[in-house]
Amino acid sequence: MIEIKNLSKLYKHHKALQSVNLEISNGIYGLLGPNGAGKSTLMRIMATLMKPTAGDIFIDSYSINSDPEKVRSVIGYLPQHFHVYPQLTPVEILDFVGVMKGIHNKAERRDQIDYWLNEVNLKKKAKEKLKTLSHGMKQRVGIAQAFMGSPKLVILDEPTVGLDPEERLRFRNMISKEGLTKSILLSTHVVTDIESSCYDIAVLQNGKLLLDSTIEDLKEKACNKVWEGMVASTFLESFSDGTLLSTEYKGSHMNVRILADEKPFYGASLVEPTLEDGYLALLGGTN
Ligand SMILES: Nc1ncnc2c1ncn2[C@@H]1O[C@H](COP(=O)(O)OP(=O)(O)OP(=O)(O)O)[C@@H](O)[C@H]1O
Repeated sequence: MIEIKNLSKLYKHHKALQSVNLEISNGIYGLLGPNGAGKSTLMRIMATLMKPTAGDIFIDSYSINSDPEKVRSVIGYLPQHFHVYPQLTPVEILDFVGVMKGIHNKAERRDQIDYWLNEVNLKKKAKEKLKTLSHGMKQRVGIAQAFMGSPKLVILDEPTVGLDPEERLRFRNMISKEGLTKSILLSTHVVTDIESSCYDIAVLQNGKLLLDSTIEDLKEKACNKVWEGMVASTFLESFSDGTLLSTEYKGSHMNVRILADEKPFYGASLVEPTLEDGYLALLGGTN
């Protein structure tokens, strides 16, 4: 169980986090929010890389303020930008992380390295220098290292950035399995990543917790607000009352989906909202 209590962070005069309270239990917890909402700040504080201005976080009952070393022993962390020594290979990086996580038995470290390289589909690149790997492959090394040492909480800051569709799917399946035995906090801009793997979600905006609920509740925010129908392709020239969610051109006409409180055009019908619709509705349109 992770408890975030009255957490605030001030960067000079900017309030990056404002009295955030949140409880996270086992499973996958999604963290959503627009650019600059405070997601990475919250994750860096959880990973004990930065002190909060006020408040505390308890991870497995250890305080990030008074017991940072104990906290570090029970967490894994993928930062938003995973930069490591380009001369090292994935095996060397995971071995180093394994030692840091207290896996002193060499055979046990090797088993875990094999397991996680297989999980992120990097066995073929195990002994190649990082500088020769693609961005997506490096990101997968970052994901693997976050799971080394059986952490109780894994903090993943934008883990799917740079992953191709196949690897994104593999990642989702992998964390669905891992979420059965540990807590995983995952921040992303890709709302569909959250939809397929998380049940509980939090939304941050301007450093404040806007929502702490479930996927279904977030979808509900756009209930009776998503409209769809065919319009002339000139429709957008005069469109202003609502948020355009998607367009699909069909000759001189197009099919549009619009987020609006009122019916936006004659012939529009209400449709089932997606999670992304709910998220946009919560943020007040396109934010
Ligand atoms: N070191 C810093 N010094 C000053 N301000 C900072 C610093 N780091 C972040 N900020 C500011 O704090 C706010 C929150 O930043 P943070 O990186 O936590 O947001 P985020 O939700 O992770 O955004 P993104 O989705 O763009 O990565 C932003 O307004 C940012 O400009």
